Amino acid sequence: MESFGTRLHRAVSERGPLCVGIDPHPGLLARWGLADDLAGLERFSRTVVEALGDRVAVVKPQSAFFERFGSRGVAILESTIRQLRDAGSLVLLDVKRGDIGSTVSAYASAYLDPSSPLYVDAVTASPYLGVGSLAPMFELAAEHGGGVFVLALTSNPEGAAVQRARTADGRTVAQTVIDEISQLNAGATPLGSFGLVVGATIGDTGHDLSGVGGPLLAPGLGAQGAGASDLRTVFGPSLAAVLPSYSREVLSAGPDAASLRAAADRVLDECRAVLAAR
Ligand SMILES: O=c1ccn([C@@H]2O[C@H](COP(=O)(O)O)[C@@H](O)[C@H]2O)c(=O)[nH]1
Repeated sequence: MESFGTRLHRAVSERGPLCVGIDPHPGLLARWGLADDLAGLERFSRTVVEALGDRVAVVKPQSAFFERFGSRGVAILESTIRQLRDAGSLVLLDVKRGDIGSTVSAYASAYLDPSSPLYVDAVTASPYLGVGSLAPMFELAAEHGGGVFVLALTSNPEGAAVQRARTADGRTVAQTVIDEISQLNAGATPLGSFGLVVGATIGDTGHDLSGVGGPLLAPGLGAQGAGASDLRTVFGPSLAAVLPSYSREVLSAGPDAASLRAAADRVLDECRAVLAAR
């Protein structure tokens, strides 16, 4: 299996730098005229897959919105993942897992082992039990061509208190995460398989992202207030590695498939204009 970094690089070259989230918020289900139940969840997810799965580079289901319906919601997540794969987009499951290493092994099996029903191309992971505790995910991802996006500087205002705290050597906690992920990507071409999550809302990061060598997922665009032009301020010389991510901004254009596609095309054009001008 080719590495995730190679597959992501190709998907972005062919389809453009865009990740769209599937976040079936109760309010969005209502706005789409759907009930806040399993049938509504299934219809919402299928509509997004049919509208965008064959044109967007990466689709990012938000696991929480499926988990809130229990096992039958997770079954819909499984079928959504299969449908996305069949449609040709890469699937990034936003599940933000993290634990002691022996438990991370089980999470790695759940999401990054091709024999698992929840197998995806990449997952999000939390490094706040120590980046080293995520090693089983990194190992299984490397073995099976998967990817891991590790939270570094998140889009929510509460994140800064933890992420910008100073460690004993004077670096911020986030910079230690950035540095460890950079090491994992060393020598990978055209792109490493280990990414970081850096919110588009945070302004000048004050952090050195230049050596990451992997993708930089940028949530916070649209509903959280950031616009494509903010990517320049946040990422500066690292813009080439940015994968802009939108959920509500695109999803609120539904349920009409043409309107969803138009919304995705619009934000992609806006991001391309910024990323191309780097
Ligand atoms: O720092 C982060 C990390 C992850 N997210 C997730 O992205 C989407 C954002 O949804 P919008 O509707 O575009 O605001 C959501 O699933 C978050 O859990 C993030 O926002 N910030």
